[in-house]
Amino acid sequence: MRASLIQAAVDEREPADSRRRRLAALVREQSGADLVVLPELWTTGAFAYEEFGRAAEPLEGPTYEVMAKAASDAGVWLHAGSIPERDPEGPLYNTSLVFSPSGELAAAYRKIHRFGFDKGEAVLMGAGRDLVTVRLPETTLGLATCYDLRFPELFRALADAGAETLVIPAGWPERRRAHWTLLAQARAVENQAFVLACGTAGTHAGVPQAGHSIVVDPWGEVLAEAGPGEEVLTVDIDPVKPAATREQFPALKDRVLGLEPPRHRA
Ligand SMILES: NC(=O)CCC(=O)C(=O)O
Repeated sequence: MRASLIQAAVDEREPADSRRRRLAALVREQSGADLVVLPELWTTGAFAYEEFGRAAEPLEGPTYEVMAKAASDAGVWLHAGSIPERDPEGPLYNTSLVFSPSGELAAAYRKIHRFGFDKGEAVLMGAGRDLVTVRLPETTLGLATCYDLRFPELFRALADAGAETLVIPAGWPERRRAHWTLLAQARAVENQAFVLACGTAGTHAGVPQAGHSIVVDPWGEVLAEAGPGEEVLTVDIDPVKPAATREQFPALKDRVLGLEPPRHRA
């Protein structure tokens, strides 16, 4: 199974519409891949908080239209990264879109863990509540977004729901690049799953981005890693590997759940 991660440069000098066209053309160039992945909030930049309200779009808005067509033109499964979604009946959400090779919407995932503590995304956007998996012919995807990477219980729940390939679009900053690489490997090892983590390049809202998109196999080996700039990272993965790893080294079967809370002596 061939996966291509498009580590797009996101820079506020490029208008969103021209970035949409440019990235749709890059998606079309990946014809022959099985799965193409774009990063988080690439129309604005993940740290361009002031843009979220202005740039928010309905689920079936301009990004949806352009990317549904790009998926069907290329004949690929397309994880189109995430958009600032305007829900007519609720807050904004950081929502990922996945299209089938015929351009149908296969899944939408609203980011569960919002970044920023008491500012930024954490106050500007609502939190998703739903786990999302997507069945492809070769593998089952489990969806998560950027800051979600820090929350292992989400990934374990996705693995329990059948995910064997964890797909994580991100806008991760250079300042915490070491965490990105370490956490991507940890999520792969502990869940015995592939991790496809696609970040952005460039600087947006004054925050230099890490780039270094990464593909990790279920044994924790880094199969491919991008550099800091815009790049398409293409890798062939063997979709039977998660099941084989789980069978040969069945650590997931040794989980002990429902532990007693600590008893404190008076
Ligand atoms: N967009 C994000 O979720 C940023 C996450 C981040 O910077 C971190 O976890 O560190």
